[in-house]
Amino acid sequence: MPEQILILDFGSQYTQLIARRIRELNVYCEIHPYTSAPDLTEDIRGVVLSGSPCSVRDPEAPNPDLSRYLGRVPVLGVCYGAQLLAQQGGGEVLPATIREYGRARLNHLDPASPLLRDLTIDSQVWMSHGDTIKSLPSGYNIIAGTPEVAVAAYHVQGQQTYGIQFHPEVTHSTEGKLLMRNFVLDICGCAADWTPEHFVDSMVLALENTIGPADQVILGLSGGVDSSVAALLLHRAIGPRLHGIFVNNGLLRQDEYEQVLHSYKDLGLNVRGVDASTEFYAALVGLTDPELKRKAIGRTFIEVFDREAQKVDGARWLAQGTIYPDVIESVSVKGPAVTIKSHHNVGGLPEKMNLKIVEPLRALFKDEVRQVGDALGLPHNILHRHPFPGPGLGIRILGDITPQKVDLLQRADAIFINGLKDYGLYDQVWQAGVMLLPIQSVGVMGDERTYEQVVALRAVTSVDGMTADWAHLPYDFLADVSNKIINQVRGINRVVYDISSKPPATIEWE
Ligand SMILES: Nc1ncnc2c1ncn2[C@@H]1O[C@H](COP(=O)(O)OP(=O)(O)OP(=O)(O)O)[C@@H](O)[C@H]1O
Ligand SMILES: O=c1[nH]c(=O)c2[nH+]cn([C@@H]3O[C@H](COP(=O)(O)O)[C@@H](O)[C@H]3O)c2[nH]1
Ligand SMILES: NC(=O)CC[C@H](N)C(=O)O
Ligand SMILES: [Mg+2]
Repeated sequence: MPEQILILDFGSQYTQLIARRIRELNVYCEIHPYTSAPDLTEDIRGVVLSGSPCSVRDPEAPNPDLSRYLGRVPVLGVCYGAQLLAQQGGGEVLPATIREYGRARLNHLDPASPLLRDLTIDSQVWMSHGDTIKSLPSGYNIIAGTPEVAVAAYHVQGQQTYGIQFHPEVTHSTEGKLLMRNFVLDICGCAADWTPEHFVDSMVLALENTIGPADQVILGLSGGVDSSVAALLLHRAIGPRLHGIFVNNGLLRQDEYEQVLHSYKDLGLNVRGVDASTEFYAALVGLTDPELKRKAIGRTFIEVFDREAQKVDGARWLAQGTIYPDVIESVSVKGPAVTIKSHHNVGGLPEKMNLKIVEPLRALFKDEVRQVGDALGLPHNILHRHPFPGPGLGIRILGDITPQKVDLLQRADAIFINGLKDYGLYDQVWQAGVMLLPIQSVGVMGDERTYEQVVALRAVTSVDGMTADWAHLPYDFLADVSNKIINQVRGINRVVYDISSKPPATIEWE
């Protein structure tokens, strides 16, 4: 067990950011909902209490017993966390006369406080609260204030317990990182040794110990970052006893099936390619509804995968590329997020096949997965590949799917993606692709009337795909791509560029 900081989540929109800030210090941390707060174990070096949309004045608000932590390990309450500690200790929390959202400046700082070491007077901090701590219990001493908020930070005498009203985890708190560093490294005494290399060594060891010496492991490979990194870790631990399966669903990009298989073989992975295109096309005949298409693709995927997996003798485990945001989403205070689009994965297989699940990336954020992939020698083209949806081109062909339409879209898509690479724009956009629209438009080519398909180019900037803006690509580039598509792809006579942000649009059109 690596040393870690425990984050108790009270439902703040910033809880994940607290984790990000701590991980950036090379310290491992975990988020747990306050409703299932774990007992103190030796590896827990400190606890952070998150903010919350609730008010501590509400009798229904989260109010867990924190005595198992207080005075035993350092505790940092952030916003709601600070208000909660103050109230539980007998202090008073009241609605603020003015609600405070946005920037504030610390005009009073206790220079002797280890939490505030090296912070500067007038430091900008980010506030987001409607309640305020009116009076502190005895033994709770103010260590920072702003012109509006007398109790911007406090320390509990005789303990390493702190409360802060502002949010050090957001980048707008300019010295927030420093404060987190003071807490995590100095006050909690963490070693800052949780690096990608460290992760690889300890995970490989853990996998060796978990997976029996004769056990075979199956892993669906998608060519994406997560499953590829999971494969490399498992390969280090168990070599050829890892059986990768890469399914061609007939909805991949042009030449992708061959290229990805080739990269995997170069990496020494034991991977089997399964071309099931015709099976997928058959399952999709006549389907036009996006969710029905997704379901048909998901179902066929499971059938194919199941069949192939049965061929592996002695299979005991199904490996998955689950990453930390997937885990948080399913256990968060707010519960599993509502389904906007049903994402396909290999879920549902384990019960059916009686396999145990192994998820080596469960604890990592996406950028950490990339760092681990880098440490394991994953080639740049996989490591920095744009995300690509599991149902692939199936949700980029609006309406029903035929092999002819796939071919048309693959050719237009290749021109766009290769263009982005040639112009040095590929790494500047988060995701890009082409949508084949279910309409025809009139054109004129060589004095002749055409009546052909329209495609829309989509390129977005984003951090995590949750929100996105359309990429402001240069006009010259767009002109070049448009020309090439119309001239080279027979059947397309019009190209448009999608300038919608998410929300309210989504990245994919279906
Ligand atoms: N063509 C495929 N062949 C085999 N397995 C696949 C394929 N596509 C997806 N999978 C499996 O289903 C999982 C979910 O796919 P999806 O693309 O939704 O995941 P992801 O989170 O984007 O992960 P990745 O980065 O590995 O693509 C993958 O991690 C992989 O195990
Ligand atoms: O594996 C997947 N199965 C799906 O059904 C699916 N739908 C959308 N996406 C990808 O998710 C991100 C956000 O997409 P949207 O803005 O369209 O919801 C983008 O990266 C999309 O490509 C999917 N991935
Ligand atoms: N960001 C927070 O934690 C806010 C706490 C509480 N809901 C308030 O408004 O004061
Ligand atoms: Mg993927």
